[in-house]
Amino acid sequence: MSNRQEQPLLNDWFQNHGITEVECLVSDLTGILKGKIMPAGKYLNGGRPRLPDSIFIQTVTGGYPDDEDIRFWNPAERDMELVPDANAIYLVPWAEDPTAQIIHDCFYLTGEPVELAPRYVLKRVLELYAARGWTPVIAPEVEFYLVKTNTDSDYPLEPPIGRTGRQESSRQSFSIDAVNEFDPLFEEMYDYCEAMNLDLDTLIHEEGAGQMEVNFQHGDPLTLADQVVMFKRTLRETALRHGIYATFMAKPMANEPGSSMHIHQSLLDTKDGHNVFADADGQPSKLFHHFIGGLQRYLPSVMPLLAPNVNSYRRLMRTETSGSAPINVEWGMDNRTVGLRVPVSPPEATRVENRLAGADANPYLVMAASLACGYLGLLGRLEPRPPMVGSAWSGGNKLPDDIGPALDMLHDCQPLADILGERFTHSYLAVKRAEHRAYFQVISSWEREHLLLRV
Ligand SMILES: NC(=O)CC[C@H](N)C(=O)O
Repeated sequence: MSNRQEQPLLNDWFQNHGITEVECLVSDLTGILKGKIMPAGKYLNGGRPRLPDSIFIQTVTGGYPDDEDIRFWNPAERDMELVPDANAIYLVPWAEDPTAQIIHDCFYLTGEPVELAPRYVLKRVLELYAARGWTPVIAPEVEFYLVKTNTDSDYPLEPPIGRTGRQESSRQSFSIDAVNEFDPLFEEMYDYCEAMNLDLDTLIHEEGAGQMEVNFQHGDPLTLADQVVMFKRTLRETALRHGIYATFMAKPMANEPGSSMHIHQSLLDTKDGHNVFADADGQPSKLFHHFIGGLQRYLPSVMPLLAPNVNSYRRLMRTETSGSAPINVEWGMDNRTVGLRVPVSPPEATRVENRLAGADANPYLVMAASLACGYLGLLGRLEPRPPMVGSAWSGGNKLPDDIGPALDMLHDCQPLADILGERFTHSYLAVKRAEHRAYFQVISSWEREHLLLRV
């Protein structure tokens, strides 16, 4: 998996774009890009930056889990070398000097890949499919909110302006005028995305006030996970330039719907490229049903990757404002009340849309997790339950309703740890448990309001 042979490609690309600086990037557990900046000349001469592998065991609060095994694995933060993927090179469109941003894979100095890296976890899963002659195809959709900037830590978030509405009272779901009000921001976002070759398809105003959704063209999972990570960075950057925040929190406001990262999944025969989810007569195939059977059986156990934060589970709770966020892993034809929707499509586009992940999730891990569940279904020839017709809001097999029970379920699922990697799964659980403990130490205003003088 070393990418050394790609050096000539890098040389050409740098020359064509007159690159003087390089941002060497790696996605951490949350999907945020970490890295180092380097002069282009040094980089082209084979200079490879190093980072400590502790970037993969840091919690969102900046701490590290207190875990014996992790300390044993990381006696003094092992150094990793960053190796570029020539398919993951982008311009930094907002930089003054011509700058490249390149996504890297991480290797220890002994040459083994770093199992803790989310991009590596997805590569592992894709290799399992490749070994059986299958090529997964993914199309992600990402929702987000635009909100007024505000630096208070305990504040109500508000949509920035005008016709998008001010929460509940006057939402403008799907309004084209409300999107157009953000024209300067979206024009710039599209210009940036074009300069970076990100395959954006459509942009739509979603259900919430100031909530938008971007759809990507379908394609190879690794490329699309790279693109989603890049898109999030680009949008956050663009919004700040226009004086507002773009947030991918799963449920930023209690009285507005949450934000999701839906992924459409199909499976091609690597040799002839036909979609193995449909039979010759155009009907959904046995493999399609086994894939869904795997999603139904294993998705509840892999929820910490699809819903990685305490906040993620607030989106998946059925309330008056939860919109069409799913609460179960039932499946159905063109049914938006289930976790697994099968859109109406021609046979060659037969696919299942996994609607469980929040926009706050790491796209590498969402794709790895969902494809791992489907793979277990294909291997075990699992049969799905009958499809849901009509509303699934009050029924179906429940998902874990909080990060605590979700982590316990992942801990107890050995088949998933085997696929995602023992070391990755162990440290991911430790990081998430440490975050949960940190959250639990905060006494909320709700507690003071309802308990201070009443107990
Ligand atoms: N486009 C939609 O179906 C809305 C999805 C919803 N916002 C969710 O969180 O799942």
